[in-house]
Amino acid sequence: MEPTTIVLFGATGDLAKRKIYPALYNLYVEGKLPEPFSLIGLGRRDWSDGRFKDAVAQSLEEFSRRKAQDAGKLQSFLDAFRYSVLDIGREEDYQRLLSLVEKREEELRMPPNRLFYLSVGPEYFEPIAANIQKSGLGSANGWKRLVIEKPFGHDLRSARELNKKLSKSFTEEEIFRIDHYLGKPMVQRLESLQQGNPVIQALWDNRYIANVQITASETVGVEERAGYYDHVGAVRDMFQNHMLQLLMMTAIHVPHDSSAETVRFKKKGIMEALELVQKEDVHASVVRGQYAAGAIGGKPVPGYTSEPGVMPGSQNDTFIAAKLMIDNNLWRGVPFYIRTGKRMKEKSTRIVVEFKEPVKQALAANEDGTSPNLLVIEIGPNEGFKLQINAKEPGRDGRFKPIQIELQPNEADAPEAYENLIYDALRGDSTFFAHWDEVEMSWQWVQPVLDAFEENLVPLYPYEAGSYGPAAADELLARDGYRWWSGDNLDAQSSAGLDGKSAPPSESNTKSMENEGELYAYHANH
Ligand SMILES: NC(=O)C1=CN([C@@H]2O[C@H](COP(=O)(O)OP(=O)(O)OC[C@H]3O[C@@H](n4cnc5c(N)ncnc54)[C@H](OP(=O)(O)O)[C@@H]3O)[C@@H](O)[C@H]2O)C=CC1
Ligand SMILES: O=C1O[C@H](COP(=O)(O)O)[C@@H](O)[C@H](O)[C@H]1O
Repeated sequence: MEPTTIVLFGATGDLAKRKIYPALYNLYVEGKLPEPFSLIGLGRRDWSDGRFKDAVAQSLEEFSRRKAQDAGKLQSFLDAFRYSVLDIGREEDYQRLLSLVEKREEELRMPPNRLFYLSVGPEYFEPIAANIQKSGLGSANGWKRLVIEKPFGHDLRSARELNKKLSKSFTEEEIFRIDHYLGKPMVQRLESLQQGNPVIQALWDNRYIANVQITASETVGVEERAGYYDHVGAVRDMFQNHMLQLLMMTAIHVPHDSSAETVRFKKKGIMEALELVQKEDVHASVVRGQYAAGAIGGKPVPGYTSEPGVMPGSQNDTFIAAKLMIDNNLWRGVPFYIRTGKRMKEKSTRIVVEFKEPVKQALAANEDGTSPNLLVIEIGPNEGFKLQINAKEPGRDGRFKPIQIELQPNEADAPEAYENLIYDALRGDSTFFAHWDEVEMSWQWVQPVLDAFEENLVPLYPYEAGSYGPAAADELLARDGYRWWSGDNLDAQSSAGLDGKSAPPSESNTKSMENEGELYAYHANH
């Protein structure tokens, strides 16, 4: 990896403290930072280098998965940090910044490779990019990269405008748009799941797959972010970016020698084939909801409109479910169901691939008891792959029952999304970043939905906090003969490991499974 200077705008902010410094430290400990590397933190606060280093050390104490126990290591990590006061709109501050960057490059004898990380509000992306160019910071004899946080635009028009402005100072190859879902270890493993397993690759199309379900449910509400969230809703906050990226990553077929360009090309192909919905038809394939009062983990919680900072009578969506169709030879006829929401029953990001059930028709009534074969990809907070198949056990009158096999268990101490993403940006690998084509086409799909919401062409259903969302979202699947797979009907604990041993289910789980009458605990030595 080439020696690099990271110029961090927003160095005094929340994201830097919670995600960026812990990620950098973990990379440092693992020997995955450039040697040498230098970081210049920026903000309006009048901090000294010492005050800045203390804040970084404090953030590691609070947020790093790896506590800084080795004082020597921490000190040498912090040696790379400097701070400069900068007001984004003040041109002279960029000249001071340039002098500091050059001075450090000289001290460390490093080439002027500069990674500008914009951990600031989106209204600042464009002026910063322009000032980097104007000041000469971006025209040194090394490479330059721009890492930007979400949100990338508020709608299709504003996203296009922003991109046009950024492209005056940075080429597409130099822009790294962060979507932290693409940094999640399980999302990064989706490729290798296909590449390493011809069995899965062979099944990955409309001949064998009945539907795909992508869920990101959260138990938290709007928290302290009403000022932002009440203007964006679940559709902009999660659906336009993270959820559509998960759809693309699931639907692409990646060859063995996949490069960033191949992945980008394949993802673009999926978005081009995604059937667009007219504003007037949105109500037929999209469900929007807003949480009402309820209970999370047994504790009562208020409804969305009673949350601090939310506009009285707000019609903002805190839940969205949608059915999307990909019109190409591989996926024609396979619905992709997506849902995401706040204040739902479980915190879980999960992809469930439901396979077709030809076996069902061939079974005599006394043999049935089958459930569809499922491939469950747990993205977070648990991680792993599970396969649900049907098996017969002695003593069940010849009936089948579904069992779940854990293919890859939760990995302790897995890197966090930001570690993966910062590492890739430092190496110049853009595979797991959102490229402009994808971002633009995501907004193109979402725009009629935004318009339909704006004009109230889609009902806003209340759902009880602590539930799986409004009943209308269940009906969306029921119309096609399917149902959502969730924590309630997927038993996380009834998995048999590759060694054939099984984890005994907890009593409560066994009970809920018996009640469900569908999924049973698997006892390998039964
Ligand atoms: N926090 C999070 O968990 C997440 C944040 N993001 C995105 O990351 C970005 C940053 O968010 P977050 O850290 O939460 O925001 P904060 O409000 O906590 O921090 C904003 C940062 O911007 C700096 N800043 C603001 N105005 C100026 C200015 N005029 N000149 C110079 N610096 C300025 C502030 O420095 P100072 O006050 O010293 O001037 C501060 O360091 C946003 O785009 C957000 O959407 C994305 C995902 C998650
Ligand atoms: O980008 C965002 O993501 C989080 C959820 O992320 P996760 O990694 O915990 O699944 C969400 O809470 C937030 O509203 C959104 O801005």
